[in-house]
Order: sequence, then C-alpha cells, then structure tokens
Amino acid sequence: MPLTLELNFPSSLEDLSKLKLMSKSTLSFVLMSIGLLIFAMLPKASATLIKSFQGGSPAKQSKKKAEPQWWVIPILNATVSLIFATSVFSHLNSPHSLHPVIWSACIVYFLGFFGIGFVDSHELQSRPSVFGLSDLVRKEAAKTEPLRRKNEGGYEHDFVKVCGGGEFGKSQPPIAIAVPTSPSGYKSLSNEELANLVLSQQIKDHTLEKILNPKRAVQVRRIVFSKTLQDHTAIESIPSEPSLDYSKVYGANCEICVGYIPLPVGMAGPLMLNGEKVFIPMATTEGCLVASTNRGCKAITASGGCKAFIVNDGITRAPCLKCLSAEQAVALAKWSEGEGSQALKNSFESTTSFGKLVGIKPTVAGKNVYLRLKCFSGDAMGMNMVSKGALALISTLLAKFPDVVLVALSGNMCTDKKPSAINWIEGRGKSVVIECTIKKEVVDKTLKTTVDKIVDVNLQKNLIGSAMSASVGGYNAHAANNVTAVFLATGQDPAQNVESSNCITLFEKNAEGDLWMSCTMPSIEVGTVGGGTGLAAQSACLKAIGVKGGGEAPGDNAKKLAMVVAGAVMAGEISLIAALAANTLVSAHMAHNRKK
Ligand SMILES: CC(C)(COP(=O)([O-])OP(=O)([O-])OC[C@H]1O[C@@H](n2cnc3c(N)ncnc32)[C@H](O)[C@@H]1OP(=O)([O-])[O-])[C@@H](O)C(=O)NCCC(=O)NCCSC(=O)C[C@@](C)(O)CC(=O)[O-]
Ligand SMILES: NC(=O)C1=CN([C@@H]2O[C@H](COP(=O)(O)OP(=O)(O)OC[C@H]3O[C@@H](n4cnc5c(N)ncnc54)[C@H](OP(=O)(O)O)[C@@H]3O)[C@@H](O)[C@H]2O)C=CC1
Repeated sequence: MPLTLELNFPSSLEDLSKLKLMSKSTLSFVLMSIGLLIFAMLPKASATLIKSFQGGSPAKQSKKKAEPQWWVIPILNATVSLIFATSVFSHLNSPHSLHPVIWSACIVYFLGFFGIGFVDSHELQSRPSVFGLSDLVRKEAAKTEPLRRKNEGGYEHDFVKVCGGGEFGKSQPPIAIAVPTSPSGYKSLSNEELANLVLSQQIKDHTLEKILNPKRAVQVRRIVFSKTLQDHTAIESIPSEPSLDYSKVYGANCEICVGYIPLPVGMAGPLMLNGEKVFIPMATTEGCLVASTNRGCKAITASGGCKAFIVNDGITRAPCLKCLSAEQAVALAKWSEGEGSQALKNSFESTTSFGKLVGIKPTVAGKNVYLRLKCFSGDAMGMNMVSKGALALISTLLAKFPDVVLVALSGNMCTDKKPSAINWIEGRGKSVVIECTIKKEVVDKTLKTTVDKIVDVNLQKNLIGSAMSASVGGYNAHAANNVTAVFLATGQDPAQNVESSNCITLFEKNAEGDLWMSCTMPSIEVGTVGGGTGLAAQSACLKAIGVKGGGEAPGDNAKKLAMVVAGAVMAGEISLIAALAANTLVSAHMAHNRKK
C-alpha cells in the first residue's frame, strides 16, 4: 500500500497548487530543494559569521584561528535546518509525518554537511607540506587558470594563485606563486618567488637552509622580513654581505639567520703576561673601555708585567635526580661517588675523545640528588661536551637505580649563566689567579694618582662596598666589562659572562711603596674550539692572541685564553680604580663615550 499523504498547503501554496503546475508532492520536493540550496550556501555564510564573531575585524581575524572549529558549522546548520524542517512541518499542517521526500532530503542534508564540514576542516588543518601546496590550496588554485611555465633552468612550475595569511600574522594580498613540481625545483626559483612561498606558508622559514643553501637562505629570509617587519627598511640596515660564512653558522651558531651585527673591535695592549707580550681584542660599544684597559696594560707592562696561574679546570653540569626517599638519595649519592664512580666515568668518557670526568659531587636535598659533574674539556669550553657525557652517565646510573627519575639534565647546581655561590666557591671552567706589582712612579705618571689612594678606594669600594651589597663574586670594579668584550671578540658564549666575571680585586702597598695587585677569578668559561670560535672574525681574534684552535696539549690554548681574560680584567681594574681615585670617570666618558 503506497504511503500517500494528503497535503493541505496554506493559502498561498494552495493558489500555487490550483495552478496545477505540478502535483503537491513534487511541489514540496521543489520547495525543499530550494530550501536545501539556500542552506547549502549557509556553511560559507555561517563560517564568515562565526569568523566575524570570533575574530572581530578582518585585521584581528588573521591573528585568531581563521577557521572555526570543524564541528561548529555542521552543528549550526543542523540546528537551522531543524528549525526549517519544523517550520515546513507546521506550515504543511500535516496530520501525520513529514512527506518521505522531505525526510530523505533532511537526512541527505545532515550527512552532507557533517561530511563536508569534517572534510573541509580536516583539509584546512592539514599543514602544507614543505615541498608543495596542500591539496586544499591546490584545489583552490585550480579554480584560477594554473600558469605553467618553464624557467631558464628548464624547471616546470605550477603558478598558482593563493591568498591567505602569511606566517607572520599579517594577511597577505592574493599573490601568484611558483610552486615547483619537485623539491629540487626550489633552487631554480628566484629569491622573490621563494620569499612568497614562505609568506604564503607553503614552506617553513627555518627550512630554507635545507631547501637551498645557508647563504641563499639568508638572502631569501631578508626579503621575507622586509615584507613582514613594521619598518620594511630595518632589515636592510642589518649587514649580511660580505657574507659571514653562513655554512659555518648554520647548524652551529644561529637559526633564522638574517645577517650579523657588526661590533667595533679595539686592540688593547701589549700586556706582558707570563713573560709574553699579548694584544687583547675587545668587542665593545662602550667608549673609554678599550682606552682604559690600554692604560692598565701600559702600567702593568711598564712595571714588568703580570703572572697568571690556573688553579682549577673543569666545566660542570649538575643533573637533578628524584629518588623515592631521602634514604635512597643518600644511597645513590654514596654509590655515585664511591663504588659506582668508575662505571659512571667510563660511560661519560665514552661520548668524547677529549673530555675527562674529573669529579662527581652529589648534593642531597630530601629525595633529590644534584650530581655536580666536573669535566676537563680540553680546548673546548665544554658545555655541549659535559651535557652529552652527563646524559650517558645518567643512563648508567638509572640502570643501577631504575626507580630514580631524571628530573632535568641541568638541575641548576651547575650553575650555568646564573649568579650562584657555588661557582664562586667551587669554581667552574678555568679558575685563574693573576698578580702584578706596579711601580709607584708608574702609578703617578700613567695612572695619575697615588698608591695609597688606590689601596683605599679598593678597600672601601670593592671590599666593603660589595660586602654591604651582599655581593657574591662581585668584589671588583667592572670585571664583566672586559670579560664580555673579550668573549664577544673571540666567539665565546656571552651569556657566560655572568659567572665568568666572578672576581675579587685586591691591592696592597708593598715595602718599596709600590702597588701589588691581584685578581682572583674562579669561573672563567672559555674555549678556543667549538661554539662561535670557528667563525672568521672570532677565529682571527683568537689568532691575534695566539690561541686559535686546539693547543699543543689539549687545553693549552683554552687555559691561555682564560689567563688573557684575567689579564684584561686586571688592566681594566687598575685603570678604573685609578680614575675613581682621581675622580676623572665622568670627564673621561664625556670625552670618549658620548659623541660630541
Ligand atoms: C680614558 C683614560 C684612559 C684617559 O687616561 P689619561 O691618563 O687621562 O690619558 P693620557 O692621555 O695621559 O694617556 C695615558 C695612557 O692611557 C692610554 N690612553 C689614553 N687615551 C687613550 C685612547 N684614546 N685610546 C687608547 N689608549 C688611551 C694610553 O695607554 C696612554 O698612554 P700613551 O699611549 O699616551 O703613552 C682614563 O681616564 C680612564 O681609563 N678612565 C677610566 C674609564 C673606565 O675605566 N671606564 C670603564 C667603564 S666605567 C663602567 O662601566 C664601570 C663602572 C664605573 O660603572 C663600574 C663601577 O661601578 O665601578
Ligand atoms: N648544551 C648545553 O647545555 C649548553 C651549550 N652551550 C653552547 O655549547 C657550545 C660549546 O660547547 P662545546 O662542547 O664546548 O663545543 P662544541 O659542542 O662545539 O664541541 C666541541 C668539540 O670539539 C672537539 N674537539 C676538537 N678538538 C678539541 C680540543 N682540542 N679540545 C676539546 N675538544 C675538541 C670535541 O669533540 P668530542 O667531544 O666529540 O671529542 C668537542 O666536544 C657553545 O656554543 C655554547 O653556547 C652553552 C651552554 C649550555
């Protein structure tokens, strides 16, 4: 028995049916189709609606997630269509159920919009592959006539038109971009075309070195940033040519590289150090600093020079381990510095051909054990070396104590790049003491003050003053100035100036009335291989000192560099203290540190 339904259309629809244009059921099908057509347009309208709710103005929108969550559109449309179906129902005034056509249309409708919504959002969320457009973008692009051309390199490219937010949060105007049909095609694109690929998020900025080469990556990235930065000209003022050897930079010193910062380098000296005259390269923008250090070098050298000694040598890393109990923590600490120490040493040293584990010092805090590992690192400063070795040591330790957890490879008792008493007391890197005696006549002629005044200023300032400020390691005038200047010039890790600047400066008047002085610096972290020491300018500065690369015996060059740093600090100390004693600090800086 076919299911039929007496449809009583309301008056307006009644008139239509009287025209006998078509049967009532066909009429309802036509109406539903029109309705569905309208709702088929709804997702775009609703997406725009949602976006405007979510994102406010278009400019703000690009900052927010541009597309609504995948489930929003289908839910919204299902709700709207339910309202639509209910209203049709009430209008049809049907005493029973809806016409089968309407039911089937609604079901098709729901399936369609759930499905499309899901597919759409899945597509939208799929990241463009590094080597090509995402399928969705390709589909979009297919709507515009794909331009295909061969370039001089014979590579074929799809030129497709894409719009949409650039990686840098600004919505880019629609642009035609070349998309190579193969990964190797990228090299044949122009820098401009590659920049467009980055801006339209078709390739990730930080993969440029891989896709191209380090030098060209910088060139392309500079175009990207010239289009992205608020001040489009800013990037041009960051020099990049004559180029730094970006193949050395990439994978060792800097990511997302756009150039380099040129820093003035002054050459102080000569400083007679351990019987040898050395010149000290200093990269700084503080006028007066090199002049002051130069004056200190002159005073020291004119008095016979200075002598420096390495008191200790070992870079440290202190992983934090969490035990089940304090009891276990104590057991682990005892094992690691006792019966287990050789096994730990072997595993550490299996990761390096230069590094030697020279100490394990556990500190227990409740369930925690901080293992301060000390490593002789040859001519490397050694932070990567000691960290890599620590990781291997930890795996041996955890095999012995399986329920102990490694909280962090760096537990902050190392202590790297932060002020701490442990570096001041225990030392880190090279511990250096340096001394000299400056003749009283040199104090008078070159330093323009007297021995007594210098001794007094140092006592009141560097000792009592620093004590009253509860300083840790800061019993000096400006050790950090020269540590940082030499670090920057020679490719050290500038952040390690924090602990490397630990210094106590001492003065005494000797029996001859001359001025004895020393600087004691327990934690100078330097290397002559690794890190930034391989870059051309930095390497040249190391060469100027005579410490480029590995030493005759591993560590010789790094030790010498540490002593040169201490020499530079001592020269700076004597000159500044003298200037403070003579009260010429400000006049000197007005003369050298403020452009007339
Ligand atoms: C600026 C000087 C050296 C002048 O010192 P001066 O004695 O008036 O100058 P001079 O013309 O008589 O020359 C004496 C020697 O100084 C050197 N010298 C002299 N001029 C130059 C120059 N242009 N370039 C290179 N070297 C220079 C040079 O060795 C020269 O010998 P010469 O070569 O003529 O036989 C002196 O006044 C001085 O050293 N002042 C101290 C400045 C200083 O140390 N500043 C450090 C930074 S301040 C800071 O950041 C730390 C602070 C202060 O905040 C830390 C704290 O809280 O204490
Ligand atoms: N990882 C971290 O937690 C931290 C890293 N750093 C960074 O670490 C870098 C420095 O690490 P570092 O390990 O010194 O250097 P590198 O990571 O550059 O490694 C230097 C490597 O050079 C080899 N080498 C060749 N000749 C010598 C020699 N004569 N003496 C010693 N080693 C030699 C050694 O290899 P091998 O050991 O294989 O034999 C050594 O490990 C800096 O860039 C610094 O900024 C700074 C702070 C923390």
